[in-house]
Amino acid sequence: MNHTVCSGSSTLCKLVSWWNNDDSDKKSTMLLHQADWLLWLLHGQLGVSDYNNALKVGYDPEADSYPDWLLSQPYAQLLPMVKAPGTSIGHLKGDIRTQFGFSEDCIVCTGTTDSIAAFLAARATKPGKAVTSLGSTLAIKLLSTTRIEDARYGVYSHRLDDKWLVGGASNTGGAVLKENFSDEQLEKLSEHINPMEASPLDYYPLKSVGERFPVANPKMEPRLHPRPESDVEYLHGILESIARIEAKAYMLLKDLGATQVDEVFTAGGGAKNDKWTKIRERVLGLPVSRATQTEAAYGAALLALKGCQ
Ligand SMILES: Nc1ncnc2c1ncn2[C@@H]1O[C@H](COP(=O)(O)OP(=O)(O)O)[C@@H](O)[C@H]1O
Ligand SMILES: O=C(CO)[C@H](O)[C@H](O)COP(=O)(O)O
Repeated sequence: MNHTVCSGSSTLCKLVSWWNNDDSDKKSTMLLHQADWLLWLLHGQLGVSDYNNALKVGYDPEADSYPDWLLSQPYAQLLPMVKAPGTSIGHLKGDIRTQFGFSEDCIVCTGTTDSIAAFLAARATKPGKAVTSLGSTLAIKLLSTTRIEDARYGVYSHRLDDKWLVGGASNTGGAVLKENFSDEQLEKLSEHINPMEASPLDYYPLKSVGERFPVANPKMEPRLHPRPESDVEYLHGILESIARIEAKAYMLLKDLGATQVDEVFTAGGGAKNDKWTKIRERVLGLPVSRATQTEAAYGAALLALKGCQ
């Protein structure tokens, strides 16, 4: 099987593992993604999700239903009802409304995943536009007219209305930087990097063993040696190596048949590093810029606005 749920980190794998290993009474349980749980606290209706969060439990966003093979499983009764992202669920619970001073007509809408929210925040609407989220991990979302799924490389497609957000999430990213440098050091050291010069250091920066995308290999070892004496050179090597992984990821999406990327916007904590942006521009061979809004929360708010209209 070459299905997105085959990844060891998928919601379905976690659900099956819990179903098989947990002895608690399962009659009164319900599967909630983190976002579903948070929204439940606000609207009080159990078991409502959206088709972006539900993708990795096996929901088919194209057919807009759970596939039969999933519905025939013993744990199928735990699966949440699925709506389109940005759909009104109901009114805000009275106690929350009073506590935080919201108006009586305040409604709660279904959400989406963090990196899709970051894509929405960038307001990129044309196929070929992409958003790389450089947070603790590196997540890529490319707007494509074709849907691509390939679990061998950790590639999957989220539905965005009538198009697809093709991509995946690599375990490389800011968490590795954070292990080695403080935010202040990142800023200071980056000032001394010449982004036009390619670093000869060839790393695979991971916080621990295992990679998901652009290759799915739970046994991949981090590679962060040799460490040069100069911290500037070391940081340059890490930033350049992460950029190479990003370039490999976009190349892979092209090879698998996604709409060709023509511009990359950046969200997340790494978006503020202009030197890194320039390194990435050189390595990717594409225009790369900071998204106007780099916070995923802004995209989530846009979705809620859509749900209110
Ligand atoms: N100047 C910088 N250059 C590169 N990365 C940075 C810089 N400042 C912060 N970061 C990285 O940004 C990450 C935090 O970004 P954020 O989007 O808040 O992550 P997340 O929400 O995924 O945890 C940290 O891991 C940190 O290493
Ligand atoms: O690494 C992540 C969180 O730790 C990514 O943000 C996440 O895996 C991406 O998921 P999706 O593509 O479903 O939005």
